[in-house]
Amino acid sequence: MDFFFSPCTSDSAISICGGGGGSDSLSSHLKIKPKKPFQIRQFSYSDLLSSTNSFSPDCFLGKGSHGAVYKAVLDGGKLVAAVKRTKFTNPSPSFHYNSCQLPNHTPAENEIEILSRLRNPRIVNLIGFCADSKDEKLLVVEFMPNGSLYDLLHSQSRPPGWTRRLRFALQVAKAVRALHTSNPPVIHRDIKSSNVLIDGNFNARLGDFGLALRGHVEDVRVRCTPPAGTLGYLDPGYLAPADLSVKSDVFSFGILLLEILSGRNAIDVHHSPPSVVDWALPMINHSNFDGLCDPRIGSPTDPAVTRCLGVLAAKCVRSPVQKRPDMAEVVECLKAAKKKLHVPPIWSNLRRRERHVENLQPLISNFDEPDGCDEPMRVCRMGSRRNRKVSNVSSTEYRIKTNGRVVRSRSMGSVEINSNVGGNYYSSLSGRRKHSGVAMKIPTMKLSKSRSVGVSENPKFVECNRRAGAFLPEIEMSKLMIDCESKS
Ligand SMILES: Nc1ncnc2c1ncn2[C@@H]1O[C@H](COP(=O)(O)OP(=O)(O)OP(=O)(O)O)[C@@H](O)[C@H]1O
Repeated sequence: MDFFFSPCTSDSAISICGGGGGSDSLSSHLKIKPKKPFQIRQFSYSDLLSSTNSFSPDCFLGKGSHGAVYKAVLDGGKLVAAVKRTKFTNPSPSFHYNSCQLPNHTPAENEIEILSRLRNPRIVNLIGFCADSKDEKLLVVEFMPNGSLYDLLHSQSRPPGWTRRLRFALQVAKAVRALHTSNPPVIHRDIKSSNVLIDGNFNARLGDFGLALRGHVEDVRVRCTPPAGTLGYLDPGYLAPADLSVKSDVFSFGILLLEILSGRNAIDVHHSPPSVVDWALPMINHSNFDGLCDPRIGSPTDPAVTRCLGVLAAKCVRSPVQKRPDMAEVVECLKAAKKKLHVPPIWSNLRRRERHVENLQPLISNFDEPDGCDEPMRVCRMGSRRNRKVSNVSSTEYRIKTNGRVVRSRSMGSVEINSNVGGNYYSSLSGRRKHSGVAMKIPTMKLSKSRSVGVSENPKFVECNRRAGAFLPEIEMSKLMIDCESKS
């Protein structure tokens, strides 16, 4: 297939052509010189075999929905990289066509195509690929030695503190902003904590571009690609190709933000309600921002920080797509919250006593309803989160159902919803993690790889609700604003 590469002077390297304005936009954000080509290397299969010790278990890093990842030591020890290995199961992997008769790339091919046009310090960049492998696709990407954000947030030992959590959130937001502002935009479609990897300097990088789409929403490829994503993070309004926009990523980012705030899985059947959105929105509506915070680390000193993050997350997951903030606004909001985190406690205590949080206004005003809350925000503490039992709040209509059955696995699965001839949708979840346990059988869905819990809905039911306009999580933003005013 055409990877949009053109030959370069070196045998082992290829330069990148195309890229269009995309690299320009990225450059403007990153203040790097525009149009400087970067090189993607071609590795021989034998090189990758020897660098991974023949893909030995010692080099195994993890398994995703589309294959396994191995650590590789290349160039005589000078380059440590990660090799993503995807086996072809389809006899003609490069050329199965979707309804629009476009080549339907495998995730690995798609990742090469997207990443070969991007270079960004906030993403897991492509180093090269293997051109001479027969029945598998091998990608070589930057090695991230500190695991994933999922591992950090959900491991039993030493969960990250607020400074680190906010920094990760901001770094991911910047990565997504860079994707969305490139020309044509890139929509990641699979933003989740397991796709955020931590580099050697403990910076968060967005990885796994297997489902990403590059193009404007009206472009044929975008218009014809069936919905895909990961249950729990997937925008419930994204049910047909035409529903896709950058705001689907904003939704997923909102879920990620709730996960960062609370330390809860996007979906966790050990909690009631299982969905982090269903759990968090009632608390946000009642201004119980302390209740959102991960009990293992408690709340930040300044309650304005939690309030800002909670409101931001709620706005990201709003059902009217156009009312969700764009990623540039998200970045600004997170930057402001991060600054507040570092206000010396004495000032934040004074401020708390004053109870007026005038500086919070710019954080929130960008996302206010049109009739907005122009009054200074007031913050009230809702008591210790540790004493606060999370009750079985009744969830919004957004709750994902499976005709009464909740299905789960230990990890989160990616879902791809493909259109069939009749215009209905069926879904397939594919892949399985290293430690994942429970195989799931859902009507019209098949699950493989997963990271936490998959809860899905019968597509007919979704479609029915969609028509009725009743399936989306509509945060009672007006109530939130009333709360702000009434606590003055
Ligand atoms: N560049 C990398 N450096 C180090 N480890 C990596 C790298 N990429 C992936 N991994 C490890 O391999 C695991 C599998 O990654 P992969 O991207 O294939 O799947 P995933 O993101 O976990 O799931 P999915 O494919 O459903 O998105 C990751 O969880 C991570 O632990």
